[in-house]
Amino acid sequence: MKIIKTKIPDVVIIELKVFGDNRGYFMETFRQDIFEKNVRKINFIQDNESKSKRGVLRGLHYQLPPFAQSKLVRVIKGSVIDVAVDIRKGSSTFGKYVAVELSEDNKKQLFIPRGFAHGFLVTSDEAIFTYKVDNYYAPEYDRNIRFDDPDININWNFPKDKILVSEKDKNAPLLKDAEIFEYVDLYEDVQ
Ligand SMILES: Cc1cn([C@H]2C[C@H](O)[C@@H](COP(=O)(O)OP(=O)(O)O[C@H]3O[C@@H](C)C(=O)[C@@H](O)[C@H]3O)O2)c(=O)[nH]c1=O
Repeated sequence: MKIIKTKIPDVVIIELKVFGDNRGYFMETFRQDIFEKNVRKINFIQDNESKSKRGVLRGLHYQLPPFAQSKLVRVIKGSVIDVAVDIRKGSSTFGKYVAVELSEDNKKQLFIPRGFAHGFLVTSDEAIFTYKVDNYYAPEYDRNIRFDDPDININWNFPKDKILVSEKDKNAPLLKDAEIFEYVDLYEDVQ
């Protein structure tokens, strides 16, 4: 497992070690000890999976405290552009984003801390996306921000008229109007 820092220090890429042989391959996809030593103390409690067609964009999503979620995401089929946006008011990287291609071939994982909005766009015919989170789904704390917010200005590198989003995401507020995070310790409860 190799941990690679991005231009937003709290967001990291994890490259997995793949053991290939004549049967196929084996890889460890999460090790709490390595994660805690190299990234942060964490207690993942829910695993999620979604399947989407080419052009589907899910995002930008986040949950407010006390249900803010860290996410450890990867793609098991196909490819996506995955984006994490810093929405911690007062952060030196507020409004900035990291975009990474995650695919079944590169097997990269992205760690998105609490305090970030997250979204991904499917660039293959179909993609299966899987992730761990460290707080349960709490619909009343679930929030979204427009994927095409000009203040964030994400380069999705995909024709806009081919992007498919849910009704909810289509009607999401802009970052400037959204309810966001104070820049406090969002991990106070993690011992
Ligand atoms: C996220 C989630 C959804 N659901 C339900 C609610 C709804 O009926 C259905 C689909 O929900 P959504 O439209 O919110 O699913 P989706 O758009 O895939 O939402 C996800 O998007 C990515 C980008 C994230 O970062 C995730 O945290 C999550 O917000 O699944 C759960 O039961 N548990 C969950 O944890």
